[in-house]
Amino acid sequence: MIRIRDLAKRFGSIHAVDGISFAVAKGEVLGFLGPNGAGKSTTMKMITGFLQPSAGSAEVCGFDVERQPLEVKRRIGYLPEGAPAYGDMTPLSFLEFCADVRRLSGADRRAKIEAAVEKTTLQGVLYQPVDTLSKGFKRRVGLAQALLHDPEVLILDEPTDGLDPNQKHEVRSLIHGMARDKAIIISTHILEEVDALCSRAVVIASGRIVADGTPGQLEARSRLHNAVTVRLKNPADAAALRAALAGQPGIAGIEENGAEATVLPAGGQPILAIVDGALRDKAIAVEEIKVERGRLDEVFRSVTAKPKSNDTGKRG
Ligand SMILES: Nc1ncnc2c1ncn2[C@@H]1O[C@H](COP(=O)(O)OP(=O)(O)OP(=O)(O)O)[C@@H](O)[C@H]1O
Repeated sequence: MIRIRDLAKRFGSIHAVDGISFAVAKGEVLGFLGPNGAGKSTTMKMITGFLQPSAGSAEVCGFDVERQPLEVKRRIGYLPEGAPAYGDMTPLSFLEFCADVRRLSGADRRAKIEAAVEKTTLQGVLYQPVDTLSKGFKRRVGLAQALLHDPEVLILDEPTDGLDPNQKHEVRSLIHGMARDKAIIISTHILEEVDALCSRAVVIASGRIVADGTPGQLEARSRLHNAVTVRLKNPADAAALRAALAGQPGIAGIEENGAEATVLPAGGQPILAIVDGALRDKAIAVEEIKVERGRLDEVFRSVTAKPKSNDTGKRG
């Protein structure tokens, strides 16, 4: 439903987006990740037709964003970053304005406004000027306008930014509930959101894709994937565990932190049996033992780390 090919955007000498390609199918929630300034918002603006690409193309439901902009806009809901609403309007008058722009009328118009209000829980603030709303409510007004026409494609730029933990949970449930019939891209800095919500994640840095996979595939790239963390009854036993594992094939090392020891695998291979064997062999008492899945934050840091030369990642 969304396909972008070699998409690029230059602002003067800045390569904000530097030739990226991916596709998002119906039923997928794509998490779009990257450090500040990586090019996420610029990419989303090009997919929604708000910015013209310097090169490459974007297609939504088979329509080209540059050549068939109206067909694309009919099928797309877009939540830009910040608070995208007119401050002196109330949420209701703003949604009515958006419904007019979308040429909704009659009973369908009323039903769609009601549904958007209900989904984003705006009932309590419908008649209050947007400028006077809290950041979380402003965000929900933006979300309501993106959902208003029940589009097939949703592009949401940091949809949970500024929301409290309960509201974050509500918005994630809302997105999750809509995911089956839509193609959704969300940009986020919150890695737990990727785990909670996304079927796939694309990570960009300096305008280029540096990782693309399911959350599980990305976690498998972590140096902690398949590591075994052991909480010892007696922290002094860490030395015996280290000695028992030293030089064993499959073991890359051991990191100690108080009563916890994390045994790292060589090449990401499962090592639970080796660690368990060593613990039994040395009769080391254990309070807890767990196999690590890997950590997205660590993978994110490693794939987006800037080279230590004076290359800033922006090429003129
Ligand atoms: N209109 C513009 N004119 C000049 N430079 C711009 C413009 N818009 C974005 N940029 C630059 O393009 C790069 C990418 O910005 P973009 O906002 O897409 O990043 P981002 O990944 O969305 O960042 P954040 O996570 O902080 O929102 C940055 O270096 C930014 O300063």
